[in-house]
Amino acid sequence: MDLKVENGGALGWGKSLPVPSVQEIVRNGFQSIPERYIHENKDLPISVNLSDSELQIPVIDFSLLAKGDKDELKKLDFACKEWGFFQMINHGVREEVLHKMKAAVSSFFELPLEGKKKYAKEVNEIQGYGQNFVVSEHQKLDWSDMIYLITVPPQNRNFKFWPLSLPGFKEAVDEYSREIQNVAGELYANFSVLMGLDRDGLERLQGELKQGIRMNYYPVCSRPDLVLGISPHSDGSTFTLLLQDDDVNGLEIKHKDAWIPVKPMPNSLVINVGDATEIQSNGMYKSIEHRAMTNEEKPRISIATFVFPDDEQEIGPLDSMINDSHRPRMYRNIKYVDYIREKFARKMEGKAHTDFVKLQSK
Ligand SMILES: O=C(O)CCC(=O)C(=O)O
Ligand SMILES: [Fe+2]
Repeated sequence: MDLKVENGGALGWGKSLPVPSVQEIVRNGFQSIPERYIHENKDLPISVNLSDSELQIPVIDFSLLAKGDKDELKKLDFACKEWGFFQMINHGVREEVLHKMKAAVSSFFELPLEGKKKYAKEVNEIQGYGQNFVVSEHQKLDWSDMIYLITVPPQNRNFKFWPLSLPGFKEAVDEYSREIQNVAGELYANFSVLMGLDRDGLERLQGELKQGIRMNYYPVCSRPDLVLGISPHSDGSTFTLLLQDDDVNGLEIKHKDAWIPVKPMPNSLVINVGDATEIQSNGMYKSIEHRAMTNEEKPRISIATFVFPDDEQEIGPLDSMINDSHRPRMYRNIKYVDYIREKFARKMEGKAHTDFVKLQSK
């Protein structure tokens, strides 16, 4: 198979070219949006009425799932088949932990540039402050900065990239990471049942989920119509749990060929199916394209927790999800690290990443 990557050949696993901080560009002021950030072919934002409940992602009550409620499990199945995204309420992560996490991320981005640069990504590292997925000097850039940290298992943490001198940061991430992992574990068990296994089936097959947290900062933008906070992409995870500002919109998901804004619900988590689940479910559950928009008035913070299998695990459609007569195998098996390596060698671009493991293109 031809895995051609624009200028990416010279860049190895996790390599991303250094780019300026957008927060700094905004802080210094500018006459017009720099060329590299103007997305000419961006789909126009679709205007949908946010009060239209038809166009809101489903809401799942975690406390019911955790009690083994069959109707809620059916709702989860529907949400993941039809939308690939849902809001999770009553998830059990304490409000105080959510607030502390948001405050910690906010205080990191408030540091002066030199302070943040101490934790800068290195060229061949996916962790740290900067931006990932930049594989060419010509590639359009996103209107955001981020810091990515591996958090679980704890022995995989690389504290070189953690702002340990920032008061409360490590404690906030520790607590948040632990509580969110409990939510992820329960969801994993529910997905396991939905995919025809017992509650522990996925964990037995694939081991415990790993975790990484990507903290995104979207500065304000005087021309939100020209830029993208994050380009359309799907996540490489098993699933992603997103914590976002309660009062700033930004996330949009592709649903039936339209971009639908996801309105934040205070203290809930937005959860989406990742590529690994799409592959394992043999396409039953979709890892949906999503993007982030910016606005003129308020910077936005979002915190995306990715949970994913171990690098050495092979991922592929589960036997229980393949049926030769009506659901033939749609994806080949691939070692997870090879999948992610391929993903990081490309710019974020829609569904290109799952397409490359598809057996037949539709
Ligand atoms: O900021 C958002 O709403 C989306 C973030 C996201 O998609 C990501 O970090 O993968
Ligand atoms: Fe994402």
